[in-house]
Amino acid sequence: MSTTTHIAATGIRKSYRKGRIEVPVLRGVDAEVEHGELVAVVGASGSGKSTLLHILGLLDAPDAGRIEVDGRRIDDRPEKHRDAMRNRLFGFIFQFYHLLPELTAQENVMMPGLIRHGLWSYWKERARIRREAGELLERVGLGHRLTHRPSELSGGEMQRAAIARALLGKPAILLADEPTGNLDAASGQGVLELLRTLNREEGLTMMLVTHDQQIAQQADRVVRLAEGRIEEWVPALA
Ligand SMILES: Nc1ncnc2c1ncn2[C@@H]1O[C@H](COP(=O)(O)OP(=O)(O)OP(=O)(O)O)[C@@H](O)[C@H]1O
Repeated sequence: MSTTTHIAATGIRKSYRKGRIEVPVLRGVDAEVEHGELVAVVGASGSGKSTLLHILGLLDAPDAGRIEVDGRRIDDRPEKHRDAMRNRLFGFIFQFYHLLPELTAQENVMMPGLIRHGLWSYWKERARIRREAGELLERVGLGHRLTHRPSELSGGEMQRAAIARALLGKPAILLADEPTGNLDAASGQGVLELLRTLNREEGLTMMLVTHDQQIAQQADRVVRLAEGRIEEWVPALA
């Protein structure tokens, strides 16, 4: 994995407009993730967990505050740079997998290669990218499902394929929004164990949003969002 060590959000503020009313969601949030850490973000529905994750991953811009990676501010770069940094630094995992239904598992995992490289160099690199995608699917336990389409996979398998996709190109940080939220308890625990193994064995840095206390208890550190601010603690099980 990349040698990036530390991501920090400082003084993050974000409001959304509902008609004429401005609704503050984040009211000055400081959050950081150390290299190799697994941090869980919890909080009531609507407390701003996804908003914070999206801001950290440069998918959304804060109204105020800054995002730094290894002490260097990244949120104020021109859009093109931000896009390139997002694609290089972050792997994203979503609750509903967001796999393309017409592509096989392996082709889905190759997709970030197309986004990162652009069509021309993707075309030149595609044999290497295909190999990497196959290895990653093997790594998440789907070596026997390379040519299956999403409709031919279980929920847990789809999320494993989405994890493999997030790992393509060795991102520095994995950002996961309710990665177990659409799965039954056993498949959810299986996905969490896979993430934990990647975190422990490969030092992959991770921040994951979850509703599930059982999942949050297994993180190194928990960040709770309430009323636009955060509190933090280390769970007993970590
Ligand atoms: N694009 C948007 N436009 C307007 N309001 C939004 C937008 N995105 C989020 N919000 C509002 O911001 C608040 C926080 O949303 P967010 O999705 O970050 O919460 P959450 O804690 O992840 O919720 P959940 O656990 O239900 O997914 C909510 O009240 C939501 O309605």
